Amino acid sequence: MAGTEEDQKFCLQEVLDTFKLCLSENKEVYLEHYVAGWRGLIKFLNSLGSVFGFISKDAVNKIHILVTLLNGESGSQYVTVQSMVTYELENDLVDLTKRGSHPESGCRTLLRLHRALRWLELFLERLRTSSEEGKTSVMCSEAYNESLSQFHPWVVRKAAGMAFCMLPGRPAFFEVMNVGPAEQVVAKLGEALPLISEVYQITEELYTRQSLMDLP
Ligand SMILES: CCCCCCCCCCCCC/C=C/[C@@H](O)[C@H](COP(=O)(O)O)NC(=O)CCCCCCCCCCCCCCC
Repeated sequence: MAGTEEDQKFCLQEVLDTFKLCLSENKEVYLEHYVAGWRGLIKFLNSLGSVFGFISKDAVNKIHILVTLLNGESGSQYVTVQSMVTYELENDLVDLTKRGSHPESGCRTLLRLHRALRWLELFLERLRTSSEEGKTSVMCSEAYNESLSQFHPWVVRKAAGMAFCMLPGRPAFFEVMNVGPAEQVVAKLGEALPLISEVYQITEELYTRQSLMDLP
C-alpha cells in the first residue's frame, strides 16, 4: 500500500525539521511537533526490523496518549509542554508520588519520552563522532547505560541489550538515514544535535523546577 504513513521512508532531514519547529519564540516546546519528531524516529526504528518491535510499541503507545490529550476536549491546554504541566498540576491530574487515578497523565508520559531523548542525544553524538569502523551496537548500549537504563527493570535492560546486538553496522545505519553520503549524514547530525539538546534542556529545567522528575 503505497502512500500510507508506515510506508514512507525515514529521512533524517524530516526529523531535523520537526525538532526545529518544536521551540516557540519564547522557548516553549510545542507538543504537536515533539510528538511528530518521535513519530519520525519510530519510522526509523521500524525500518530496522521486528526485533525492535517491543521498543517501538511502547513509544507508539506513549505518543498515542499524548495525541489523544492534544485532540481531546482540553486540547488547547496541551499546546506546549509548559501549558500542559501548568494545566495538569493546577487541576490535580497527575499522580505525583504513587500510581493512582491518573496513570496516563501527559506529564508522566512525556517524562518517559524525555528520558529517551537523552539516550538519543548521547547515541547520535557518538554516531556523529564515530570512525568508519565504529560499532553502532556499542554506541547504542553505552548511550543507554549512561541514561535510560537506570529507569528500567532488569528484564527490560536485558531485552534492550539483546536488541542492540541486532543493530546494523554504521554504513547500513547511515544508509537508512536517507540523507546521502556519510559526510552529509555527519553534517546533518551536527545540525540536529543542538536542536535536540535544547528541547531536552528546556524540558529538563521545567520538570526539575516543578519537581516532576520522579513521576511514577
Ligand atoms: C536505534 C536503536 C534503537 C534503540 C532504542 C533505545 C531505547 C531502548 C528502550 C527500551 C524500551 C523498552 C520498552 C519498554 C519501556 C517501558 O517500560 C518504559 C517505561 O514506561 P512505563 O513507565 O510506562 O512502564 N518506557 C520508556 O522508557 C520509553 C522508551 C521509548 C523508547 C523510544 C525509542 C525510539 C528509538 C528511535 C530510534 C531512532 C534512531 C535515530 C537514528 C536517527
